[in-house]
Amino acid sequence: MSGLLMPPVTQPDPGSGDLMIEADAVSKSYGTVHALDSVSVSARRGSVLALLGHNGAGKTTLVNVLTTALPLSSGRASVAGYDVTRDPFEIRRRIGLTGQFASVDTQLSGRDNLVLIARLLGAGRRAARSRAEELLELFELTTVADRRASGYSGGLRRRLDLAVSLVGGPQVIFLDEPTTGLDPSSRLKLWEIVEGLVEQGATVLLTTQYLEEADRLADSIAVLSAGKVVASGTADELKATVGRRTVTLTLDSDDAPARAGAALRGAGFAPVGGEDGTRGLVVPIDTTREIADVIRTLDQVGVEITELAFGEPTLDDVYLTLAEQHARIPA
Ligand SMILES: Nc1ncnc2c1ncn2[C@@H]1O[C@H](COP(=O)(O)OP(=O)(O)OP(=O)(O)O)[C@@H](O)[C@H]1O
Repeated sequence: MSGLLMPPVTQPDPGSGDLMIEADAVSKSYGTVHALDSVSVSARRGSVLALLGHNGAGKTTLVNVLTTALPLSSGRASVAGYDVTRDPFEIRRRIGLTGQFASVDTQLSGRDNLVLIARLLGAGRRAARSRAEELLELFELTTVADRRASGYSGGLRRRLDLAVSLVGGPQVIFLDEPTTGLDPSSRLKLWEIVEGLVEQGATVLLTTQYLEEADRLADSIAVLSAGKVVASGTADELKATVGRRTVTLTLDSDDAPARAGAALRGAGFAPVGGEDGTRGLVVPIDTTREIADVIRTLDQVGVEITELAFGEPTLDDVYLTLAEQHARIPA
């Protein structure tokens, strides 16, 4: 992926420091609909910020405000060190945007799409062709480069769309639900491309409905619901706020869960299960060190463990917990 962001059309603004995306108490209303309600998020250079939320949560509205397509109603936001209200043109020169509605002209070939955008950005004929070639190669689109984009699969079209958004060497890349509707292998390919971009120093804001995507790509996650940030942090921090770790045990006889349960309760644990005749028990724990305490406790009462599994909370658990608190987040 070397050279993907080169040659950059723009250099970072010297005053931008390390924060490439910053929204501070941003609100946006459409009449009586509060699409964004005092949203604050930020992303450092070379990091991925994921906005996670269901349909209508406000993700696209925030992307539109940050990419200067929509004016904010109140608050303050900056991208690459420039204020969205005062310096929209400086921001537009420094960003790439891949939306849910692809910006690809499907009547043109992949190559012509790239050349066209490079020419629109001011490149000469030769430079535009060479930039197109570079991107076609890097996105593995060379073999389909001369086919009309209307004949591309969903995965190819997304890749072309992303390639088009990178023609100008943007410092900040906005990806609005980049993998919605893609098959697993196309999704994986796109994730690898995004990781390559970040390695080269790009800052990425990604909106997604997929927890797995946020978990894999994001350095920090903001969960949006009804226009508000209802949780934020790293994937691990979010998981830690809700989920407890668990040890799931399978025991060697039908009466073992009852004996094991009593012993574990005596040792201060709160095991679940075992009452319905199954040989399984789930024991919530706070630290991995407690796994040893669980095993020791069972050993002392002579209960044999046939299987033991350690479980970390997932982002799904985060979502489920938030769903209980905020009815509009789907579980
Ligand atoms: N132009 C508009 N006029 C009025 N209401 C709007 C407009 N655009 C968005 N909204 C409303 O603002 C809220 C946030 O919408 P937004 O598109 O930002 O959500 P989203 O999280 O991106 O969802 P999706 O994944 O469906 O795009 C929704 O209630 C939506 O109906």
